[in-house]
Parts: sequence; C-alpha cells; structure tokens
Amino acid sequence: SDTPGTSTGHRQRAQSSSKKRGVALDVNAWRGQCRELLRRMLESADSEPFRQPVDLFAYPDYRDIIDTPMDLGTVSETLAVGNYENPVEFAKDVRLIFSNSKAYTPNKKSRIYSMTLSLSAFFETQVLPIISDFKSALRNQRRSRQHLS
Ligand SMILES: O=C(NCC(F)(F)F)N1CCN(C(=O)c2ccc(Cl)o2)CC1
Repeated sequence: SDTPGTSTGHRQRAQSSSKKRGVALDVNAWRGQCRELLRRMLESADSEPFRQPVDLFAYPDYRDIIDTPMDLGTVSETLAVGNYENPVEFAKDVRLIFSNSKAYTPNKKSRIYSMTLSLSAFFETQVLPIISDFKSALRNQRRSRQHLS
C-alpha cells in the first residue's frame, strides 16, 4: 500500500520516453533480431537443405510444383540489403521455404521434410516475440507522434 500522503496519481508520464512497461520500444530493433534468428537457424544442421536455392538438376520437377522458390540465403541477402520493411515480410519469406518443402515432399516421412518441421517449429517460437515487440513499438510511436500533430 502507498505511504499515506504520497500523491502518485499526478505523476506525469515522461513525454519523450519510449520506455513503456520496462521494454525499450525501438521500431528498428526487429532487423538485428531477425539477423540473429537467421544466424541461429543457419548454424542448425536442420537448415542444410534450405541454405541455398533448390538444385533443379537434382530435382528437375521442382518448378512444376513450386511457383516461388525461397531459401535462407536469399532471405539473408534481402534482409542485409534492407529490402524487408518489417518482420512480417521477413517471416512471410521464411514461411514460404517451409510451405514449399511441404508442397514438394513426396511423403510426410521424407528426411528433408522432417527437417522442415523441426526448423519451422523453432522459427515460429522465436519470431513471434520479434513481431509482437515491433507491433507494440509501432503503436507506441504512432501514439507519441499523434499528440505532436
Ligand atoms: O535441393 C534442395 N536444396 C538445395 C541444396 F541441395 F543445395 F541444399 N532441396 C531439395 C528439395 N527441397 C525440399 O524441401 C524437399 C522436400 C522433400 C524433398 Cl525430397 O525435398 C528443398 C531443399
């Protein structure tokens, strides 16, 4: 309980602070976080088939089935050159890697497809907080800019 006589009700929220509920709301933090997530995925053995584009000589029917190939090397490059505007666009490309693998696999017990399953499970747990922190940073930024207008 409050010490009697202290007035906490009038405490002003510092206008300039972007610190809210103890987390720094930085609208640009997602890029470094996604680079680190990619690095961790690339160091996993499960990412080996997904580090570079599919070998069409080894899988000649690949483009009959897959319209938009994607791989972690391409995602890395797109992130590095600044061609993702937000973590949702980044996640969309990574998820495309996994949906392509699911669409192409001849059966759900294939070795490569099983690697997709474990890698995508790891990815989804890690990318969720990156996306939610970005969205709250954006809300906070719009809120603080709104009072300026
Ligand atoms: O050719 C590659 N990767 C390039 C590498 F070989 F250089 F790593 N892939 C083979 C086809 N891919 C699949 O998701 C898949 C599911 C079931 C079966 Cl089978 O393949 C993507 C990975």
